[in-house]
Amino acid sequence: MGEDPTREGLRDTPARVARAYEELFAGLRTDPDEVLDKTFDESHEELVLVTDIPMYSTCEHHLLPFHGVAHVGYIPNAQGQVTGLSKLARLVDLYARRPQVQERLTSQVADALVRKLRPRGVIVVMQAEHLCMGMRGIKKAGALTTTSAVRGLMRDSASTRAEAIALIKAR
Ligand SMILES: Nc1nc2c(ncn2[C@@H]2O[C@H](COP(=O)(O)OP(=O)(O)OP(=O)(O)O)[C@@H](O)[C@H]2O)c(=O)[nH]1
Ligand SMILES: [Zn+2]
Repeated sequence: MGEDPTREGLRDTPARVARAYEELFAGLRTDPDEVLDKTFDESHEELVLVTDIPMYSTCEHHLLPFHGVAHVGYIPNAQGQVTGLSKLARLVDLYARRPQVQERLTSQVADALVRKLRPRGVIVVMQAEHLCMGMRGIKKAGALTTTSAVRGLMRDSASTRAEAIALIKAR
């Protein structure tokens, strides 16, 4: 950087950064399956969709933020096994608090839901701005990246997927 690391404003910065990283990467030390341990049977067998979950993550290449929103939906299994709505947001947070790429973050959320809820279908859509593309490098501030992960019925049935996407668009 060419800065003087002993000047007052920077002296405590290494410790501050260490504490900040502990928080930003806390998801590495949390078990995703525990988030979804509590489920209940509500006999609801149709779509549950939480949209616009604020999402802050860190790009593993540059350690710069990427941030935006996540939309997470699933179709419960025949027992109508559901989880608390907040758990979907907790799951996004947990995986976002790791060094990430957006594609992996999106799939990890979808796969955790498949593993724990055994749902008939899952859809996860994320839309984010990557600061490594905005404030440096190619400098395209405002460019948005959209990723999706679909599993089960959401992958196999075009009409089910179209319904979920229409609800995401209509929000
Ligand atoms: N696929 C994917 N790429 C990402 C993500 N976050 C950052 N990147 C990209 O990772 C790439 C790393 O490319 P490198 O060529 O190794 O690094 P760089 O020289 O700093 O690349 P530039 O950003 O093009 O200057 C860049 O193209 C970034 O835009 C992500 O979530 N998914
Ligand atoms: Zn990056």
